[in-house]
Order: sequence, then C-alpha cells, then structure tokens
Amino acid sequence: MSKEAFFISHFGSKHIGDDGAVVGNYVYSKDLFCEDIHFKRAWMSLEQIAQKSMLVNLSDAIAMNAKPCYALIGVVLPKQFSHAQLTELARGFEAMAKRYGVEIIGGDTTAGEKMMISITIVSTLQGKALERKNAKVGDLVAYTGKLGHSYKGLTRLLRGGSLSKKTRFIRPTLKANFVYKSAKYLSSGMDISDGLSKDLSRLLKESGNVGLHVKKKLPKRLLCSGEEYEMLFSFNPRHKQGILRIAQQTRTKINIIGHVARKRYRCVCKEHHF
Ligand SMILES: Nc1ncnc2c1ncn2[C@@H]1O[C@H](COP(=O)(O)OP(=O)(O)O)[C@@H](O)[C@H]1O
Ligand SMILES: Cc1ncc(C[n+]2csc(CCOP(=O)(O)OP(=O)(O)O)c2C)c(N)n1
Ligand SMILES: [Mg+2]
Repeated sequence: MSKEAFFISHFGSKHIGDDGAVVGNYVYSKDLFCEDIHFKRAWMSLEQIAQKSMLVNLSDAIAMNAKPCYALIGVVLPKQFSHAQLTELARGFEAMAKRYGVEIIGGDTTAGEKMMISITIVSTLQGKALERKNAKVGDLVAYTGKLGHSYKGLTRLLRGGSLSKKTRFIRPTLKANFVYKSAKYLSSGMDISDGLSKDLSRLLKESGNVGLHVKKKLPKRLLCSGEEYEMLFSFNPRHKQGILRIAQQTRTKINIIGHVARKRYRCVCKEHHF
C-alpha cells in the first residue's frame, strides 16, 4: 500500500474514493498544485499557474458529471511577491473561474518559501454522478482526445526547453460538454491525472477487481503520460452509437481501448505516488 493510500485509509467516510465526494446533489473536490511537484516557477507565468491549478480542479468536478459553482482558494506565497505578481496570479484565478461560471467565495493566504495552491470546488450534479466503481464485464472502455502530449511537454521542460502557452502541459483542455451530454450512457468515468494505465487500474479495481481485454496495445508513452485531464470511461456496448454521436456533436475524439473482462489489470507504469 502506498503511503498516500495508508494515510487516507484512516478516514472512515464512505464519500472518499472518487474524483469528488457526492453529498446529496453536491460534489466537493480538492486538488493541490505545488511548486517543484506540479510545476517549476521557471516553466510557467503566474497567470498560467493560476489557470492550470484551476483547470485541474475543475476537471475533477466535471469528471463526476457536476457543474462547478463555487471555489475556495488556499495559497502559500513567497513573501517577496510584488503587487504586480499578486495581481497576475489573482487575475489568472478569477478569469478561469469566470470562464466556467465559478465564483471564488473564499480561501486562505499565508506566506511560505514555495508556492502551493489548494482549491476546493463545490459543484452541482447534472444528473447521475459519474463514478469510478460501476464498470461492468462486457462494457467498452474508452478515453477522450489524444494522450502523450503532457508527458512530451514535461520531458521537454525537464530538459531545459520551453513550451508554447497552448500546449497540453500548460493548459489542459477539459471535456465538459462531452461529459455532461454523455454521462447518462456511461457506466463509470474519471479524469486522467496519473496516466491512463494507473487511472484505469483504479477504475477497474473500484469496479470489483475486474480487468481489461485489450483491443490494441498502446505504447507506454501514452499509457503513462500523467496530467492529461482527458476522460476515461466505460459504457454498455448498446450505447456505442449514441456516445459516438455525442462525441461528434461536441467535437470530441473517442478512443475505444478494449472491454471489461473477468481478469486482473496491472498498471504498466512506474509508481510515483507518495
Ligand atoms: N489528505 C486526504 N484526506 C482525505 N481524503 C483524501 C486525502 N487525499 C486524498 N483523499 C481522497 O482520496 C481519494 C483519491 O484521491 P486521488 O487519487 O488524489 O484523486 P484524484 O486523482 O481525483 O485527485 C479522493 O476521494 C480524495 O478525496
Ligand atoms: C516539477 C514537476 N515534476 C514532475 C511533474 C509530473 N507530475 C507531477 S504530479 C503528476 C501526476 C498528477 O498529480 P497528482 O497530484 O497525483 O494529481 P491527482 O491524481 O491527485 O489529481 C505528474 C505527472 C510535474 N508536473 N512537475
Ligand atoms: Mg490527488
């Protein structure tokens, strides 16, 4: 068991375990975005840091089929930040929040050596919650968009290169419209933050330790690319046409990777979790 799982295992709530906690018609979710863990200051402007930290948080809400409405923003900021820097960061949060119809209703601010951002999102379910745990044997498994860009961007940055502001690593593109329209046809779903293979292993485990019958083998650079924020989901094959139609309407690329089978699935990537 990872130290992360060990730590979380101490809490008794039945709401723990998915992208967000479903309580009544609301979903509550939180993600951290930290200097030298999720980003380096040299890689991104403060505006981009604010934007990405907000997007990765909105991603969890959307992945639950919920519309984000409120955000609480906790920040640890270096003391030497100028007013201009604080403005840039705050405007980044506010602009992205506005774009998704989210109101920043509070948070907390303190000084520290490295930047840390912790965002809590409150969202409202758009229909049934899209959980990880209901994939059934025989369901098709698919993901949206293209994978591998984020890892490619990260590798370039780690080698001292730079990225254009539109690249996936700097600015993920969320699939909100596709999720909201298709959720009623999906049996399970989650966003891809730790890599398709790792996140798929979680989804299949939560669905009763089932496995995947692979349709076409994917290379590790796609399977293990984290921070993609594409959607991973499963559905009964009878909904395939309906889902493909919604994908077309929302201009979302869908990749079917196989179907759920009675076997075990093993993550093929290196574990990097705490
Ligand atoms: N420090 C913590 N205290 C309580 N619950 C936690 C903590 N860290 C993670 N969790 C919960 O564990 C589950 C899995 O978290 P995680 O794998 O990080 O989800 P995600 O990839 O969507 O961020 C979530 O339900 C999350 O709320
Ligand atoms: C400086 C730096 N090193 C490495 C990475 C790569 N990286 C950091 S966290 C992560 C996985 C996703 O983060 P996590 O905090 O596990 O997100 P969650 O699953 O909780 O949503 C990846 C691929 C990075 N973004 N920045
Ligand atoms: Mg997490």
